Amino acid sequence: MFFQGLLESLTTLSPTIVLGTCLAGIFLIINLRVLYNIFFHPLACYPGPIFCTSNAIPYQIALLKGTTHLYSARLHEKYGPVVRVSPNELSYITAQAWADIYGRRHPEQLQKHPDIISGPPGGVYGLANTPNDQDHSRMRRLMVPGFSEKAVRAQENVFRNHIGRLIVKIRDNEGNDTIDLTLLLHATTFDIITDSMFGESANTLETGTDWMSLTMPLARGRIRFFMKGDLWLTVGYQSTRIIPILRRLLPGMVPNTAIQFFQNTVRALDRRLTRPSCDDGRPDILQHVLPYLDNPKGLTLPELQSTLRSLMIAGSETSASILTSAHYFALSNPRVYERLLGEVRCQFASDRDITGTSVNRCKYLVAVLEETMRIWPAIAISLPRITPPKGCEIDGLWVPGGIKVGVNQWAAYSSDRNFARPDEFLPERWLEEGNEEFANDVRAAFQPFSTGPRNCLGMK
Ligand code: HEM
Repeated sequence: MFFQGLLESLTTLSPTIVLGTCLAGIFLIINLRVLYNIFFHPLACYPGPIFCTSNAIPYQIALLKGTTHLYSARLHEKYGPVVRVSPNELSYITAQAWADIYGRRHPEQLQKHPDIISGPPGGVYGLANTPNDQDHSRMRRLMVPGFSEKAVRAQENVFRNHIGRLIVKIRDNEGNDTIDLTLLLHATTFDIITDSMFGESANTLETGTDWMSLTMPLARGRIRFFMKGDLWLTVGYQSTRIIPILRRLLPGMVPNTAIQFFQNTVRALDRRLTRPSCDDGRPDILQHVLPYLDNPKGLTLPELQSTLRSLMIAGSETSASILTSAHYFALSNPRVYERLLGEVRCQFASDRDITGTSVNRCKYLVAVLEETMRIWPAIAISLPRITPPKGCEIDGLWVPGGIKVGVNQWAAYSSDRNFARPDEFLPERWLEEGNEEFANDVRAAFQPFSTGPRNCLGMK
C-alpha cells in the first residue's frame, strides 16, 4: 500500500523534480561516503592526502595511465614509509613490510588480492595464480626440483647454445646503424625458457615464429593489466568472461593472442607428452613434473597447462627486460662499461670458461644486474595482497581485515630512506669493499624476486 501510494504521488511530480531529487540523493550518498572515508574509515589514522584517502578516483586514473609507481613514489616521499594511496589501499616501502606482507607462512599467509588474479583461459588455476595456499604448495613442491642448482647446471649447454646464437645474430647486424636489442633479447630468453621447459626451442630468434609474435602483444597486454590494474581487470576482463561477446567490443582487453599463446603452450606440452624425455637425453624442467601428472599428490593436466602458460611469460619477459636495461646502463656509462669489460676479460680466457658457477665470480657484473633491478625493476609496481578478515600487524601498525596492501618496488628502490643517491646508477653500492657511502643502504628493502612462499622460482 505504502509503495503504491508513493508511486502514485511520484507520477504526479514533474520529471525535473524527480531527476533533481535523484541527483541530490546521489550527491548526498557520495558526500557521506567521502566524509566516512576521511574521518571514520578504519584506515583514517594512516597518512595520505585527502584527495586520495577520500575517494578512489585519483588512484584509478593513475592505474589507467599506468603511472601508479610514480604516483606512489611521490606520496611516499611526502608522507613516509606507509601511505594510504586509495581509501582501501596501503602502500609500503620498508624491509619489515616485505616480511610482514609476503614473508608470512601458512596459515597466516596473506592471500593475493583478487584484483591481481586474472582468470586463466582454460578456466583452471596454475601455480602463479591460484588463490588457494594448499594448491599452491602442492604445485610448487613439484616444480621446485626443476629449478634446483643441479637441474639448472644440467641444462647449461642449452643456455650456452642460445647465447651463442644471439651473438651470431648480433654479429650479422654489423654495419647496420641500429639493432633492436629488446627484440633479440626477448627472443633469446623465450627460446631458452621453451627449450629448458619442453626440451624443444620455439626457435624464435631464427624464425620469428608465430609463438614469439604472440608473446610481445601478450606481454604488453599483461603489463597493461598490471599497470592499469583493477579497473580493467575487474570490470573489463571479468565481464568478458561472463559475456564473451564483450571481447569484440573491448579490443585488447583479453587479446586473442592470449588465447592463442595458451594454445601454443598446450600444443608444446602435448608434443612433450609423446616423448619419454628430451631427444638429446638431457633433463628438461618437465621431466621432474611429468611422473606426477594426474597423481593425487601431483598436478592435473589443466593445472600444468595453466602453470606453464604463466611460466613462459614470468621467465622470459622479466629477464629480457632486465637484460635490455642492463645493456642500456652499461653502454651509456663508459665508466661502468670499462670496468665490466675489464672484469670479464680478466676472469675468462675463452668463452668456454663462462659457466653458471664461474660467472658468479664476476662481482661487478652481478652488481650491475642488481643495480639495474633496483633502478628499473622488472615489476615496478606493488603485487597486492589482502589482509585476513581478523586483520594483522604490518610494519608495527595494526591493519584491519580486507585491506589491499603491498610494497611498491619502484617507490621502495627510489626512496632515499632506503638508498643513498637513489636516482643514480651506481653498481658500487652492491660491492663489499670500501663503500661507506652506501653503508646505510637498506638492502633488505630490495626484493626484486619478492620473498616468502610465493617468491620467484627462477631467481637463481
Ligand atoms: C629478472 C628476472 C625475474 C624477476 C625480476 C622475477 C620476479 C618475480 C616476482 C616478483 C615474482 C612474484 C610474483 C607474485 O608475487 O605474484 C615471481 C614469481 C615467479 N617467477 Fe619470476 N622473476 C624473474 C625471472 C623468472 C624466471 C627466469 C623464471 C623461470 C624460468 C621465473 C619463474 C617464476 C615463477 C614460476 C613464479 C611464481 C612462483 C609461485 O607463485 O610460487 N621467474 N617472479
